[in-house]
Amino acid sequence: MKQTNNLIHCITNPISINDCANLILALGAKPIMACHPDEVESITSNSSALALNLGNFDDIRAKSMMISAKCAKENKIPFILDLVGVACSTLRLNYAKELVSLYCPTVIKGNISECKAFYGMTSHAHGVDADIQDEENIYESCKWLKEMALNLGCVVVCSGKVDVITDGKEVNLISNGCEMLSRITGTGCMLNVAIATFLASYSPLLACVKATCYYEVAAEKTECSGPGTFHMHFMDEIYKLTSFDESLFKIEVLG
Ligand SMILES: Nc1ncnc2c1ncn2[C@@H]1O[C@H](COP(=O)(O)OP(=O)(O)OP(=O)(O)O)[C@@H](O)[C@H]1O
Ligand SMILES: Cc1ncsc1CCO
Repeated sequence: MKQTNNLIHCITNPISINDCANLILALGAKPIMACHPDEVESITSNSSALALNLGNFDDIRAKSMMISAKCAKENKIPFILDLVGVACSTLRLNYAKELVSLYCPTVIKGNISECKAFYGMTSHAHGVDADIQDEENIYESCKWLKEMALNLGCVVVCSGKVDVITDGKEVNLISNGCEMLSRITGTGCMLNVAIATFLASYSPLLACVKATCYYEVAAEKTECSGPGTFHMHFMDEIYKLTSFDESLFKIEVLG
């Protein structure tokens, strides 16, 4: 990723919005976190990519995300939807299904509980994190995630200890990252905007794989003594990411 000045429009939750904006800046692009329904259409239409996120769902963002998704679709602007909370909220699940059926995003992303809930499978999460009961053999997940991507006609990113990324033809299993990523909130939201930033420069599957690998290698390189210092030093590693050797990427590709 080089300094691009690409504008990345994010409609995302207030819990991690500041981290998301800083992450985009550290990647060399420009964030805009606008969410008023009366301005998002013009902002999306002038952006290079759009990141949508259902976390801390509210009426304003529900309206804006629908407007921006329509605008992105009509203008062929790549966009990603993070399914935050669809496993614990019927409201969000129905909203996500409606948005996807009207304007299928370039990429749909969630943790294992969110992906299962979205695909109509039993899911046990009571909050925004994945529930341990929803974990399964990763190769089992690959089968239905691949089918989900093929049926929807988009790329699916299922995050976790091993991330599954598929366009319905090829499946990439990414085993980079570290446990500390699950000890601070919003690391999934930050990955969402990292992918959006890469979508502005690469084709969808490649953008997802590259963004995820670079993001997780940055996490591996982060020196810390706990979640507080991890949070701070992680952003510094993201800033250095152009110097990372791609031989550090741990990718298994399945047909
Ligand atoms: N145990 C782990 N080991 C390695 N990487 C992990 C682990 N748990 C999560 N990650 C990484 O953390 C990032 C966020 O994934 P996660 O599945 O926790 O997202 P999420 O549930 O949407 O997060 P949030 O809701 O907090 O934003 C991904 O890059 C993922 O690969
Ligand atoms: C904790 C939390 N609650 C709603 S969104 C969010 C950030 C992680 O998705």
